[in-house]
Amino acid sequence: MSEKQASLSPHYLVTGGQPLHGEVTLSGAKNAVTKMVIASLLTSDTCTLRNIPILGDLELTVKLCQEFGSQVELDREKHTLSIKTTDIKDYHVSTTVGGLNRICVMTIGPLLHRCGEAVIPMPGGDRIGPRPINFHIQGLQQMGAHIIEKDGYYHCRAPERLHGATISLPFPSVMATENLLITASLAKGVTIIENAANEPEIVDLVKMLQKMGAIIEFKVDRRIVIEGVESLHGASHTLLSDRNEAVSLAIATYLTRGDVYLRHAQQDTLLSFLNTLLKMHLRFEVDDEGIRFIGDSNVSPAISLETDVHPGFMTDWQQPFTVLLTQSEGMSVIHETIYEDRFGYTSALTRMGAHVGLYPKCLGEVPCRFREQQHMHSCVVSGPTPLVATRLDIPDIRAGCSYILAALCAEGTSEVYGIEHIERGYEHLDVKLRSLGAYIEKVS
Ligand SMILES: CC(=O)N[C@H]1[C@@H](OP(=O)(O)OP(=O)(O)OC[C@H]2O[C@@H](n3ccc(=O)[nH]c3=O)[C@H](O)[C@@H]2O)O[C@H](CO)[C@@H](O)[C@@H]1O
Ligand SMILES: C=C(OP(=O)(O)O)C(=O)O
Repeated sequence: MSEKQASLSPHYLVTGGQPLHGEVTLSGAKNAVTKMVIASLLTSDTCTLRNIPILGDLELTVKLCQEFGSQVELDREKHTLSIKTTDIKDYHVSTTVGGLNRICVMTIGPLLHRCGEAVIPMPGGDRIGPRPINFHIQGLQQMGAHIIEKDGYYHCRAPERLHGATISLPFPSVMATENLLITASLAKGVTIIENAANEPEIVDLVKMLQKMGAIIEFKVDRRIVIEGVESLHGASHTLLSDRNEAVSLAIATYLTRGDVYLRHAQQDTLLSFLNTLLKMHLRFEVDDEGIRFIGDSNVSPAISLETDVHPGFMTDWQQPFTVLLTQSEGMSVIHETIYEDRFGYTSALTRMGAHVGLYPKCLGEVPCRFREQQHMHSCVVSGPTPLVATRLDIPDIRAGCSYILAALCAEGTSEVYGIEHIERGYEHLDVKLRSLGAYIEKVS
């Protein structure tokens, strides 16, 4: 696409310098809602989800389920969704729906349980590293699934009911853990997932599965034990709030020296983020309903941080945090240990005036799979540096949000393109920021 054609596509105009003030209610978690919709495919009863975020990934997941034959009622005003899948009418996932994000990988288990077959395309999603799905495939194979890869599709079959297995994940992958949990809930016998992930969104999914009748226990040492049951039933569940949205809006508040209350921000899901704020002398106040972020501190000191699996500092917070570190005093170091290629967006920050250097060496202590490889997975940021507005082309969801944050504290008006990345994972981010006083306009 030429620059001229691109400039006709929807974009945001963001003018920096306006302090954010007021209150926003957080949406439900993007990273939980899609998996819960998929989990509902395990039963022919109705499942109801409340506090759902209205965003692109949810709309795609709904379409996906409708292709299978689900009846879905989505109330966008009330943020509720009811889904009933009496029968699976089609077990093929089209590339147009399934190839756009990674969610269709999660449908293999439910489809195999309900009709013995599944055909899904290679997953899409953010290009932040190769993101293979080998843990998913190997785990499902251990449970008795026959899976072959052909012409861009995975062809999956379960000649007999899937059975329990002891599955040891090479790394605590979030979606592989969720995929195996969902599948094991209806498998014959006991499944043990070793080295499982335990993110809050996973615990929320387990809460929903338990309401449906699944027997899932978290053990010490990252083990999850699932006793498969014969059938699951309908349930109703209210989603936890989105901690990525919380972090982005909190950082926007600090960057603009504002004062914002985030209703439904949950301290227990944000502990490592809040600890990092304390280390940077940034103020916040927690109460029973949410968290107030107060951007009245002097310039905060530089820090070093490493992304890690939960309960560590989340990789999805790295990008907004990098923008914050461009405004901190001194040299900050970030070691990204989850994705090998998640710093590409920093070149745009450099164009805006940030001082950012990328390095292949592990600049941290967390044992990292990328040691002695050539991945640019460590980053040094020197600040503070004033930022100036520019044209920005969003490469992926969290990078996109960090561009908006950078534009909010830059001098002048930035044009931000590629906003479909934002809209797939944030509910009305522009509207929420505007309600807090930001100058952000969507040009359609
Ligand atoms: C929709 C959703 O919930 N997305 C989140 C989820 O992504 P997602 O679940 O895709 O991320 P994973 O936890 O699976 O990935 C972690 C690491 O494991 C590797 N890996 C994963 C699976 C596999 O089969 N083989 C393999 O090698 C990945 O390439 C990556 O290096 O967790 C990530 C890590 O917290 C977050 O950044 C994403 O926002
Ligand atoms: C990488 C992300 O999303 P996905 O896993 O859906 O690509 C994200 O939410 O930051």
